[in-house]
Amino acid sequence: ANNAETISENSGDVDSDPCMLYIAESTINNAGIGMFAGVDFRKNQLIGRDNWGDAAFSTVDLNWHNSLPNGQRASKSRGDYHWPLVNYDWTSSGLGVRDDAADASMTVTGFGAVPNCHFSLLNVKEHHVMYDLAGLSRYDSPGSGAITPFFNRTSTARKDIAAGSELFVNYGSKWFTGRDGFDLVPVKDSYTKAGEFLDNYGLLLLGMPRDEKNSDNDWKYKLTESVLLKEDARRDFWNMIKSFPYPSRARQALPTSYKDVVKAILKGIDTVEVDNSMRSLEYLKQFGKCVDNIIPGNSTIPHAGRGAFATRFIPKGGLVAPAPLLHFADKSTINIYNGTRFKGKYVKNETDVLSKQIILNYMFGHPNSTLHLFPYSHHVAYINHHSTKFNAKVQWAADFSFYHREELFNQSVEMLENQITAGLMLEYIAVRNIHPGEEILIDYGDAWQHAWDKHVESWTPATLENDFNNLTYWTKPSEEAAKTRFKRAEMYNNIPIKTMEEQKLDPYPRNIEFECYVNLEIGIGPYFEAPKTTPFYKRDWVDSDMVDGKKISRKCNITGRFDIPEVYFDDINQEDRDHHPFFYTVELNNVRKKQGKKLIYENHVITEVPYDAILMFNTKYSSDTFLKNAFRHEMRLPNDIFPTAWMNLL
Ligand SMILES: C[S@@+](CC[C@H](N)C(=O)[O-])C[C@H]1O[C@@H](n2cnc3c(N)ncnc32)[C@H](O)[C@@H]1O
Repeated sequence: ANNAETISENSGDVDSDPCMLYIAESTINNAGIGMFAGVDFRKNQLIGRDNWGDAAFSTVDLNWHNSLPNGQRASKSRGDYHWPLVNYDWTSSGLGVRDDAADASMTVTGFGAVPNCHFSLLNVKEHHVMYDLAGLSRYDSPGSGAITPFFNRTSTARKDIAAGSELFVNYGSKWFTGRDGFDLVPVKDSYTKAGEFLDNYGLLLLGMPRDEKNSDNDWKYKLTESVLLKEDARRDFWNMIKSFPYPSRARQALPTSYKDVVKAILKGIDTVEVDNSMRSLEYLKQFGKCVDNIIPGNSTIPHAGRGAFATRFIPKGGLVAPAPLLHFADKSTINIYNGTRFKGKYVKNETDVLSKQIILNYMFGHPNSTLHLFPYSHHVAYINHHSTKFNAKVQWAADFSFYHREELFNQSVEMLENQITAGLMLEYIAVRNIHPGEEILIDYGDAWQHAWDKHVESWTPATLENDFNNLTYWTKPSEEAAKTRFKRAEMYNNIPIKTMEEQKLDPYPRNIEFECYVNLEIGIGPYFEAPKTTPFYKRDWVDSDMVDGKKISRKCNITGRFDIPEVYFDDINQEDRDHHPFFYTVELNNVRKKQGKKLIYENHVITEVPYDAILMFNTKYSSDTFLKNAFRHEMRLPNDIFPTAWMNLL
């Protein structure tokens, strides 16, 4: 290393290899932590390193597993039970995956959980997650089903982002309008209204006609002094508008200070907000925490799946990664219960716990407490265990008191349950010098090691006869797929899909289902009368119709496969053709449609269907995380840092 370089105390970065991402206090008031760019990012550039993105977790049938004692299904959004991730939920379809249970929701770490949302400043675009088992097969690995298969959710810049900018992702307006306590958060529409208001108000306050905004002429000199309010009257007037006692989202979108309102009138609200959402690199270095010291990769530890690796030299005692936490007071919320049929209903059997939600394996706990802590920042979820060769440990965060509230150490678990927002933070710290490329390992504790050893000893592989194969076996995402952004992993697989005819001789495992993106609307006129027999349509493929802005896929059968005809060579690039040189014919039978109040059915044959319009899925409840013998155990938070006030199981 260059001796002239200084290692910044708080972040581990060096001048020639600056930290790309920080967490620090958000520039939005009372919004807790935010994420900040440590370097410039160009539009469409990956935010972070050219590597796998964030890990994600599917949580299944939570409302059912937390049914009320009378058998009534509970609701997490209504608050029937306390689920700390309720404000961190993503829908599976938004992440490009299909629900693997009747009722599933997804949690995404890093960009899916840390950045705030600010509708006039959205600068980060998030992409789909990928599904891959990291080579842990149910036929030979005791680690199968013990790790989340959802990973590599990447994020790119929506526009050029300058170093120091706070990063904002889109939660969707519904996130704010559908929740109590967010009545004042401006949504997209609020900024349009606020902008219109400022156009009119600008004229009144500054005497400046709307269309001369942004002109180079100095507006001041266009005013006739006698027409205008005096400077301090203008200020008072603005303060009056801002303190008007009836809150609204649009008014909240207006700048706070008089100085900013003048700037907003002249240059637009966005400019004011962008300026106010920057922090200096000196500030970030001093008060922020670098989240770019680790990246995910395949673990060096057998059966562990993926792991986290150092991107740069981290000196002994230096920060590996910060880990803001969500606290789960009642660990029974993550139980997965068996059920029985009772009076036509499927009810949970309170005494028969089959398994736990997969997210348990990513939480910290303590044997004397029901409290569990889930670290939700970038890539810390990927950190694996070694009882002797660990090179890092966790400790409570230092110098982050605006977020990490040590007074919570004195609260009981019951009190913590009522603290809805996150407010605790751990740090992973190097216990020796760590070199670039080394896997980061911590000690999950004796209880974990013991449970794992017992699990390995008693684990038996699934057998082919009694079991289905696994989806990833059939879709084999290539090396290339892992590196490719914005495309499903399966796209780069060139195994031909078997037709129905071929499947008769050589069937797919019974847990595999096909869906197709096809358009069934184009080219069909309305029926004047519901047809007596099922109408049949045959046409060439057109990409899926959209429902609520999303492509929809429908169940389909693959009936034919043929080489991509030459006429398409201009549309499909050589590389994609080399990977998968086939087109398909698919059939959709008894597609249900509504005609007025009547239900009608249609049959469709679609030809020239490209490979990427065909999706292969595991049927619900058949992926590895549902295996009965999948390992579940929390990581242990060390005794010496676990507050005694939290020990409610002593
Ligand atoms: C916090 S996660 C670590 C990231 C995980 N390896 C992944 O791919 O997502 C904890 C889980 O990783 C696996 N794991 C971690 N350390 C391990 C080890 N030393 N041996 C086997 N499995 C390990 C276990 O499945 C454990 O429940």
